[in-house]
Amino acid sequence: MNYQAILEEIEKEIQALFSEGKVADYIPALAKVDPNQFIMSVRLFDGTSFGVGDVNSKFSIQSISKVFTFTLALHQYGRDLYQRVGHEPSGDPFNSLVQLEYENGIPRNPFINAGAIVTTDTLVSIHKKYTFKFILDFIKKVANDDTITYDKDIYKSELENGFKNFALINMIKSYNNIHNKIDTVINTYFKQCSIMMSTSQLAQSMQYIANHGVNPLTNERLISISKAKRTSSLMLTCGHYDASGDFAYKVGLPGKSGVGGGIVAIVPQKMSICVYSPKLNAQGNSLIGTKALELFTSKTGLSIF
Ligand SMILES: NC(=O)CC[C@H](N)C(=O)O
Repeated sequence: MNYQAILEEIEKEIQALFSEGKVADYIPALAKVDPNQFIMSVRLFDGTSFGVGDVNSKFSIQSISKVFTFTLALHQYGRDLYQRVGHEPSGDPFNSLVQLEYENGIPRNPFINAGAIVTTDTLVSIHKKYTFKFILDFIKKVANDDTITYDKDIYKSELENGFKNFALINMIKSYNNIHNKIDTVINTYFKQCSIMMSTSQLAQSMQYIANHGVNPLTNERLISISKAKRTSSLMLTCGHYDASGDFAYKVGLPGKSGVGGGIVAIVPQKMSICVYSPKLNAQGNSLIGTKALELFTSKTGLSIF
């Protein structure tokens, strides 16, 4: 299949959508990006990659980081992790507080903010003040790139404006489901969200999930087959918050979005994909990114269904 030609076709077809959607501005530093961008990368297991737009241009990965922290926590804790965070879709916005109260501080899944904050807390219990370094080192390894780092301005902006996240962590702490100091956990969470990566780096970093837990570049096993399956399943059912059903319906692939405008997706046992376009739909997922992935699976027939 001529993936490059398909990406170029998609790039033309999405142009009409540039007037739609809105860049995230509740984190002011995120609103500084050029809204009319479109970048897409596809990477096969033999390292061949295809792309349109500036595939090396970096953006804030935001909630895509939750895939990495979930991998690390699941690897450490196995199914005990589910005593602290569930694996059901929430059907609520990514930063919603409502379920937490009537579900006793146990977030529905690790891909909404509440669940990701608990996941990060489980890592802080083990790695203490080195937790962010531990997360970043893992990302560098799976992306095969030592230069990856976080953006201090975005981190500061989240710290100064992340009122919902502070509300979430305090609420969860009141149910004793945060075991470490609020500041340590929230600082780590905001830093992981502020990590900057390109579509090319993110596509590489998802290869281990697409390839049953083994990074095909190095042949290193990072998680078991079963845990790679669970990560993919959660990406399919929870990766786009209250639009997860819509994403599965339209795209038909496990995927994870971030409010920075990136979406990663995998075609199990075949390839990984990353798309970036910062204007978001009402549920906080890249509007053009979702459309581009829908076009990709329609044109290639490569969905999991
Ligand atoms: N959906 C997202 O990407 C949200 C992440 C963002 N850092 C927040 O906590 O609000």
